This record gives sequence, C-alpha cells and structure tokens, in this order.
Amino acid sequence: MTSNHLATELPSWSKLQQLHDTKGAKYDLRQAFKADPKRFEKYSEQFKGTKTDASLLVDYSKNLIDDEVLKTLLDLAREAKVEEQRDAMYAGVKVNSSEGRSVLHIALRDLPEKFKSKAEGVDEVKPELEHIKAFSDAVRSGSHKGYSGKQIKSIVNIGIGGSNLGPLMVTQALKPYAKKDLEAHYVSNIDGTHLAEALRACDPETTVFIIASKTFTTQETITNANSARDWFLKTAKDESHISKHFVALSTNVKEATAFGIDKANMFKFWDWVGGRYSLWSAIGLSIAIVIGYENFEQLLLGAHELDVHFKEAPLEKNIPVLLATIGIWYNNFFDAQSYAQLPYDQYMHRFAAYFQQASMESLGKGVTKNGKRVDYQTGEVLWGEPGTDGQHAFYQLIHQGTKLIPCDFIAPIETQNPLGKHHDILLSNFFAQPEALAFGKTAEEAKGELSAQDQSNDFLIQSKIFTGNRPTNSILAQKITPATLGALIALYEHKIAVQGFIWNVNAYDQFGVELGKVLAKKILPALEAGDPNKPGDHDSSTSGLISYYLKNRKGH
Ligand SMILES: O=P(O)(O)OC[C@H]1O[C@@H](O)[C@H](O)[C@@H](O)[C@@H]1O
Repeated sequence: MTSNHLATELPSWSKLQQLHDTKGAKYDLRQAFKADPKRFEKYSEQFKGTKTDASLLVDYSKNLIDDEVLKTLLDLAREAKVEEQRDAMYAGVKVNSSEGRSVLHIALRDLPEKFKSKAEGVDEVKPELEHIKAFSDAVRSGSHKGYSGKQIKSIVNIGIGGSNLGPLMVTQALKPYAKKDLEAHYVSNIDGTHLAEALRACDPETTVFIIASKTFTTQETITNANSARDWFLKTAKDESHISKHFVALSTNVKEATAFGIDKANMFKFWDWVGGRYSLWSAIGLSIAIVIGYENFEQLLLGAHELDVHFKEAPLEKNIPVLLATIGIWYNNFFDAQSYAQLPYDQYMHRFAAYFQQASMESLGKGVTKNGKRVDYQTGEVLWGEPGTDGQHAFYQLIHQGTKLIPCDFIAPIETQNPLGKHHDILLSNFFAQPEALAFGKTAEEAKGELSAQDQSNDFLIQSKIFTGNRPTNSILAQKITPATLGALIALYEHKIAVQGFIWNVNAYDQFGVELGKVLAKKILPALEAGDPNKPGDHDSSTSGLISYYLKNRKGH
C-alpha cells in the first residue's frame, strides 16, 4: 500500500485550515464545557485489556476541538488511507520503502498469533522468546554462573539509541518488579565516563555484559564492548571465560561472531524490527532479566492488546488515531513548535526521553515516501520531565509564555509506593495543571484577587492573567504494571505511525543520523595524529576548533 500524497493536497487539509481560521484559533474551552456538560464523556476513551490488567483512561476533552474539527481530522486520516496503510504494515508489506523492509514490531508481541503477519523470521519469534526465557531464568535463578562459579550480580547492557533507551526506560518504569539482588547498568555514551562509572560498581566474576546492537557496527557500542572485554580479561585472563559473560543481541550474526560471541550466546531479531521499536525483541533481554520473563511477557501482551485496539477500533474511538490527528491539528494549523509528555510517576522519568527517539527519529523527515519535499511541518519536537518537578521548572512558559505547547499528562491511579498523603498530593497536581491550562484566569478574576490598592496596577493584573485554552490530554493508568506500560508504549508508537501515514513520510528510516557519523570518522585520524597544524580539510570554524583542541589537550 503506497500513497502518493502531499498532506496539503488532501481535501480535508484546506478545510482544517479554514476551521482553524474561522473558529479554531478563537476556540474557548470555558464556553465549550459550559455548553456541553457531557464533554468529558464524549471526548474520552477507556482502554482495558481482556487478558491482561492493562487499563487506561484517555481524556482528550481539553483540546481545542469540536465535533466538526474532530470529524475533519478523521476525514483527513481516511483520505490519507491511514487504515489501509496500517493494515499493510500489520500484514508485513514492506512499508519501510527506502530500506525495502517490513515494519513488524507488532509481530514481536503477537503471542496469540492474531495478525498472521508475513515476513521472513516471524515464525522464529517464539523460539527466540524461549531463548530469552531460558537465559533470563538462568541468570535470575543463579543457575547461570560466572567463570569462577559465582552467581551473577550485575548486568551491563551496552547499546545506544534504540538498543538502550527502550530497555532503560522500561526497567526504570517497572523498577518495583525488579529483582532486588541484581544490579542493571546501561552504558550507551562513547564518553569513557559512562563505562568507567558502570564498571566501578561491577565485579568481573559476577557480571554479564549484554552487547545490544541491531547492526553490530555502531561505533559507540563496539568501542564500549571492546573496552568492557579488556576490563573483563584483565581479571579473568582466559578468553574461554568470555562465553559465560558476554552475550549479543543483534540482527547481524556475522559481526557478532567476529566480535567473539558464541552462537549459543546470540539472541537474534530481524531487519523488520526498527531500532527504536526493538524493546519487544531480543533487545529486551535485560528487561526480562530484571523483571522476570513472566512480566516481560505481560509487557508484550499489554502492547498486543493495544495493537488489537488500533487495528479494530473505528477511527472515532481509536485512541492512537485521535491523539495523532489532534497532534496534527496543533502542529500544522496552530504552528505549535513542540509537544510535552509529562508523566506524574517518578519511575517513568525516562519516558519522554524514550519517545524523543521514537518520535523525532521517525518523523523528523522533510520528504514524502515518493521523494517530494513536504510543504508543511512534520515531526513534533517532543520533550518532558516527570511532574511535579516540571511544574517548578518550565511550566511557567507553558502557562503564560507566548508559545502553544500541547501536553499529555500521564498518571497512575494506584501508586507503587503508598506513603501518607503523597499520592493524593501528586494527583491533585495532575488534575490541577490541565485545568489551569484549559480555563486560565481572566482579568476580572485576577483583579478580584488583588488588594484595593493594587487593583489599579495594570502590570500586576496583566501578569496574573492566564489566557487558558492551552490544550492537554490526560491519561490515567490504573497502575503502571508491565501490561499497562506495554499498552501505553504501543499507544504512542501507533500515534507516530498514524502521523507518518498522514504526512506521508517514511517513519522507519533514519538517514538524518548518517552525515555527522561519516564526518566524525573523517576527523578521528587527525585527532589521533595529534598535529594542531593539520586539522584536516575543513571550514575555518571546524579546523580552528580541532586545532584548539589539539593544542590544549593534556594527558592524552
Ligand atoms: O542497534 P544499533 O545498530 O547499534 O543502532 C543504534 C542506533 O544507532 C543510531 O545511529 C540510529 O539512528 C538508531 O536508530 C539506532 O537505534
């Protein structure tokens, strides 16, 4: 299923522009809620797993939308053939056209084999899960021992981008499910500090290194893995001990073998698993080790149930489609420059960082799948920090700044750590912030709060006005369990897919990360040679910086 369109050519695009100009820009949420007491019921959806405890309530009523806007957004989705593109993706059609690959992270979690996706390797998913189960069980139970017979106490996942952010985010978000006597470290940065700090906390006799790299050629990961091996061999001495302490997660068996990893210690996945969608694959091995295979399976099943919802719910009730199209409403018609994910759950502190890669690497594209340059905005700039920390840092700008920043607020109903009044206080903030953003404070109200003397102080009155009409979605999860987290991640993955379908960009390649890598490889020899007078052939700025670095570096 290919589509040829520029989003601006779809009939509903100009209608949305009109709707924005005639009423969207002036939309008043106070009036909208007053006019329709059932607005919350109308503009909210519940998602409940049937075989898992996944449970989400998504309230999108505090958006600058009415029935006509919503209908037109969904018309836009239909005109862009979102449903057909989704079905093609699920079936295994090579929708990643530039790389000639299917996009089948949904197949990794299709444990009930509902979608019958077709691609080479789909039938290997379950045996590979068995492999993950066997290894994670062995590490957790202590039956997998280090070379000197001791039980494994630490794992170090060495990987970057999609081979790091997913497992890191999930193991943090699900920390209450983690095995207590096992430390997990995640090393991604080429900055030696990252590895050095992790190794300081490890003992070579009781550490397993997980080298996670789809391609197994990524400079940071291979360099870190080599340094980890050197560190290990300094104590272990004998290379034959490596097999008990190093495993590889990769699609590239050849490179992993060349690195010295035993076939039995390789966990494979397939080219139809994009790096930023890979936590469900062997890349999730560290998740299975940390929270146990049964919980890992719940994560997969929760995501699968959301996959079923995305596939089967009519667009009007389809949560990823609703969030995606409402996002487009602001991104393309209100010129919103960014979008914030604000989890009110301390364990989810890497959630926005994870979706920064998933969303921005997927949708940061300027050409359509047919090679036409787009004449509209694509990927949202995604950012966020957990509440309430964010409130005391950057919310001022969201409330009263000049930029429109649509936000998603996410919170669990049940906390993992009941502690006095804490959770109610946290949730009171979770409820209050979207309320304040939507309804603001008028000049009259601001004036009413001032002393008689200050009521004529226009600066004070103006400064205390909250314009309101700042849009938010509020997502309440019952509890951040493995299945609910799986569903939540899948929800946002599909939001990305829908936006990609509508903007008609390939959300599954990443050519934009290449150029900098190539230039760094050209620069490295000059740094190694160390002659400040020979920085290489560059512009005066780059040469000047390299020379300055070479002149001033010490202790090299
Ligand atoms: O897993 P690999 O092959 O080492 O790749 C890691 C990351 O490498 C980056 O260059 C890519 O942009 C990411 O998409 C990817 O996740």
